[in-house]
Amino acid sequence: MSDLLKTTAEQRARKVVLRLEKIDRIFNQGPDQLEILKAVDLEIHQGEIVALVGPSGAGKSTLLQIAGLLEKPDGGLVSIGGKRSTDLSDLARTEMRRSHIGFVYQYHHLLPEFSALENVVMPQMIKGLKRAEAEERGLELLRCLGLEKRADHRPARLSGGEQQRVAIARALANVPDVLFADEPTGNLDPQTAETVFGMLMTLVRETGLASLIATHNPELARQMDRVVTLRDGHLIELDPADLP
Ligand SMILES: Nc1ncnc2c1ncn2[C@@H]1O[C@H](COP(=O)(O)OP(=O)(O)OP(=O)(O)O)[C@@H](O)[C@H]1O
Repeated sequence: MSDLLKTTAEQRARKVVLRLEKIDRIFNQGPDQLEILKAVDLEIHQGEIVALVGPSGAGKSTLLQIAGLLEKPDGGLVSIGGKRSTDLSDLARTEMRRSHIGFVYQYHHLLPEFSALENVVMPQMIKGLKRAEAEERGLELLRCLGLEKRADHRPARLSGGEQQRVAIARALANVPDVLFADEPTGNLDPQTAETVFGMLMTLVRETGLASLIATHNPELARQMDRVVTLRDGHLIELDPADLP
């Protein structure tokens, strides 16, 4: 079998982790109705990292919030691991978000009164894991992100890049199936952004996560497996060679 056919067969064999079907989102802005997402379809397979690019206001954050079950669409379906989240009660959606989804934002949103390690272990303890087990995994994640010596530091004593690395560790603490990131390095200087992004990519690849990562940076988008963009509310697949 040719390499191309083999690759296609392998991709088919990998399961679809995230499926968006005909997602619509409309905002009311004064007398106007803003159709931000129009029948958006997207599938992301296990181990696939997809870049979401597009101009400011195109709807990237809106799409991430809907895919990450933080907001409900006006129409369409979100499925994660084959489960239709739109059929779930609010409680079940929260549970699904906690157990299957990791989210990294542009700002770290760490709790200031807790150490780096405590911030990372908290989601696991909420899920019912014993402290010792949660800390073992938390420390391992911090080690992978080069933060083993910062585990006891509070966020205020960490640099911007370190704070964002803690936020990445926190997002991965519950062993999610899918990771969403909204401009995860957008708040960092270019060099720090490159380092932090490199670490994020390594961890995501090693753990075989499906990921959807919004970025304005074409250099970062090119490092992902596929690139999609939003134009007039429609999701379009882009050839990475067409990125500026
Ligand atoms: N809750 C809301 N109510 C009304 N309009 C909204 C709401 N949330 C977002 N919008 C509008 O929807 C559009 C898309 O916003 P969104 O934040 O998804 O874009 P974006 O592509 O992520 O932009 P950026 O790259 O600047 O973060 C914008 O015009 C925004 O003003």
